Amino acid sequence: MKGGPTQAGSRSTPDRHLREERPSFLLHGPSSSVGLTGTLTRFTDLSEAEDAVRKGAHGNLVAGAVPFDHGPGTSSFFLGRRGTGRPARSARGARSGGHFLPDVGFNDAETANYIRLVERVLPMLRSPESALEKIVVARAERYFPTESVDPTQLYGRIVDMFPGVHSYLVEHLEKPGVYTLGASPELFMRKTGDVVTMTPLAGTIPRNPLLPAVEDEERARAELFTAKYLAEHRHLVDFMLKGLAPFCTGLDRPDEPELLGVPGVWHLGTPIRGRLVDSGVRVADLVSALHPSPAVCGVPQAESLHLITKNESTRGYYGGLVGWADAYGDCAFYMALRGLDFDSREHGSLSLRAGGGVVAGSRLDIEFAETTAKLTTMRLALGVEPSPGVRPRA
Ligand SMILES: C=C(O[C@H]1C=CC=C(C(=O)O)[C@@H]1O)C(=O)O
Repeated sequence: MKGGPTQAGSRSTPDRHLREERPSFLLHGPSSSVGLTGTLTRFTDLSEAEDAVRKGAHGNLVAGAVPFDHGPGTSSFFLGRRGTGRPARSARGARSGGHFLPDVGFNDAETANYIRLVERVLPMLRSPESALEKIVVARAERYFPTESVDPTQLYGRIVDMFPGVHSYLVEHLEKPGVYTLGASPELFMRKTGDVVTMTPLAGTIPRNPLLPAVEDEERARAELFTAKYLAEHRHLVDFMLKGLAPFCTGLDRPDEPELLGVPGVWHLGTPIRGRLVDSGVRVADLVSALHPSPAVCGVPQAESLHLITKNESTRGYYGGLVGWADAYGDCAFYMALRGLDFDSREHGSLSLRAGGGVVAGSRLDIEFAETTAKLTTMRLALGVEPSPGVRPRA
């Protein structure tokens, strides 16, 4: 489906009644809780959705997702009236813990591909002849449940299990019946009036649940505030500051990143605050300037994007953005990470995906363990344990 709005109510498929009861967008966390009510109008471009909400036509909020590799007509946005993103009572039956999926098939055919790509980029990152400085390589694993999955219930479970981050659910416009869900640790951008804030994250180590919390935090601090992780983080902060500069009169950030604990992992994060030259700047223009950032792509952007799109299976909304924009030009977008794609058309298959920034000082086995720790967020949400498959040697 390319361009142009359509009314959600005009869709006619055999399970139309059932699907219309399912929300198309939900976001819930400590600083945003957003859902949509009323008849929804759909847009496959953020800029068209933004124009419509600013004109006040049919609603006061657009919410949806921009994919990792965002060309024209590739986004999924819905215009409606602002509601809450808190899961409905009926979706809170499947509480945290235990097995959400009682029986599940597993496939990690992409692991070998991930290993090949990391092994291919490491010499490039270390060579003075190559311009490549950082690239985020990702891998997917798929689960095939034997019982039907209700995405709204799964969302309710994610919200319950990860209250400290922003849980999300977005229906894909180009593939009705497919949803992206997850628990995002990363604020891509919030705009309130003439102030823009963000906390880009890069540099990760898995938490060690066997250590007392204080000791684990000390260990994380000692490991992450070292040359390799600081370099990986600096690439991202430099990119964001450069991208924001033309839009801002002033930019503030601390000299050093902060240590942030999120489900399963520790990250380096830098809070950035900018004062906008023009508070009416289009959200779509900010997104075009800043996405895909080196949190999900790499440095240089074009070369990394090329390597990723040629060598990985299509990322879709993984590594994209989920969020909302309103009639006043305010917005909040989170990175679509620690998530999965649920495809109700393919007997309810679930594809989890996670990646990590690879730089000259990276090691394959450590990168692999980082992606495993990131995948664990959604494995826990599903209550699944993958069977051992291809693994890199240390
Ligand atoms: C690409 C992912 O995480 C990004 C966000 C935080 C830290 C990252 C890192 O240390 O590599 C990644 O840039 C992912 O979760 O799949």
